[in-house]
Amino acid sequence: MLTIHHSKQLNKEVSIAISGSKSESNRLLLLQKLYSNIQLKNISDAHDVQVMQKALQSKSEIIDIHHAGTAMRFLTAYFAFANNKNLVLTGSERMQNRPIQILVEALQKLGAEINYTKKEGFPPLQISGKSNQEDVIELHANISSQYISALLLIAPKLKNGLQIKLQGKITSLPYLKMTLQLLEKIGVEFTFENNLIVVKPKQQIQNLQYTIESDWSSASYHFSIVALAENIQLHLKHFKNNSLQGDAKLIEIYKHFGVEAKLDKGVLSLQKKPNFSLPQHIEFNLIEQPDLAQTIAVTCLGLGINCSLTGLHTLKIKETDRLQALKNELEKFGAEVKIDDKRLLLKSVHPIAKNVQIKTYQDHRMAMAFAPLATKTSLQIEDPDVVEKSYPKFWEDLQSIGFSFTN
Ligand SMILES: O=C(O)C1=C[C@@H](OP(=O)(O)O)[C@@H](O)[C@H](O)C1
Ligand SMILES: C=C(OP(=O)(O)O)C(=O)O
Repeated sequence: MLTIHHSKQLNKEVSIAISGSKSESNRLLLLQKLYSNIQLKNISDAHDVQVMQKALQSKSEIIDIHHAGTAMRFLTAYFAFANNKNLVLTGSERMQNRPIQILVEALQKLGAEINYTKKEGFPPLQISGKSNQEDVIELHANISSQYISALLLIAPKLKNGLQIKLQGKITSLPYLKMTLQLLEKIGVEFTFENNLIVVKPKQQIQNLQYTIESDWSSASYHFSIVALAENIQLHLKHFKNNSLQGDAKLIEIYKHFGVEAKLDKGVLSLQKKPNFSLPQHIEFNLIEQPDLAQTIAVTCLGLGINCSLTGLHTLKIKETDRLQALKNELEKFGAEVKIDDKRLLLKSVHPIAKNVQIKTYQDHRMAMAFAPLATKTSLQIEDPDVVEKSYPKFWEDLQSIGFSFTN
């Protein structure tokens, strides 16, 4: 349990180096395994990326990827067509309840040999590496974009490349585009028109040195701090114009909360506009930025703004049922929250309750999203180590901003 004290006096100006994007890192590590002549800088220090790195080097017959959903999906595709590999890919109890059938069926259609060792449709998976027999598949795109990215990443190494017909509304589209943009950077040719993606095969690539941009989802907690604090300026290092990360939309979103963001020479500077008048109610469709839902809901609570967040149908199959977890914890502060399977309606309250104890449900984003409320009141976070999944230095960075804690 970590108590974060009510931190009224934060440092006025602080520079922070968040490490590389978890999503970019996991994609590029897989591409590096497939092509070897890729050199990476600013790789994420997230636990989810460390497990990906370890798994790609592992000679073991059982690989445990813990809570890392992206790694689970990408590695399933990788091992399916890694010849002579025979292994079980497993994960935490939660991972064993995060669906993977859509991806497994697509891989089986291509010729993979994958069996469920426990529950049909969920990890653990018994995978026997094979060569692919087919190269055309259809796939439901509205559950997780990670299934599509997993297939796209291995596509150029398949005999004839891959043709994917996407069915339904594509969810988390920027992550799919990120995958395609990274394939483009290594010289893979593809087309993406009318829900049909065609990737050409490519056996070798030219040497590539690539610096991974810092993680925008991690940056979201700093946007929230700036929105909630009295008067503070944060400088976040190693960000890029023309980001590949959909969560760069934060710049637009947080304008509504009076946060001004400037990106100059790789440094993202955040500051609050003086005398900004806040809206009473705000609406966002987060179908393209699912990982920002928790941050935004808590910012709204802290600012006393009512909000309606939509496009959230994927939240219940992430690290926890994030819609239910948000409702449970936001209501502890006195707010009223309504949820259905894709929406959250928050009726804020002022002042918010003191000394609330936040449950984290083994979800890093629950801990990090609620922490900025310490600008308003003291609160307690259960199991603070969950942040390791994506942002191990989170508490250290908060300390450098001036937050104080008791264990
Ligand atoms: O491809 C990726 O790197 C990710 C895709 C998103 O998942 P879904 O496509 O399942 O929404 C996102 O929530 C996750 O944190 C990372
Ligand atoms: C959903 C997330 O990760 P993953 O799906 O990779 O476990 C996340 O980081 O918020």
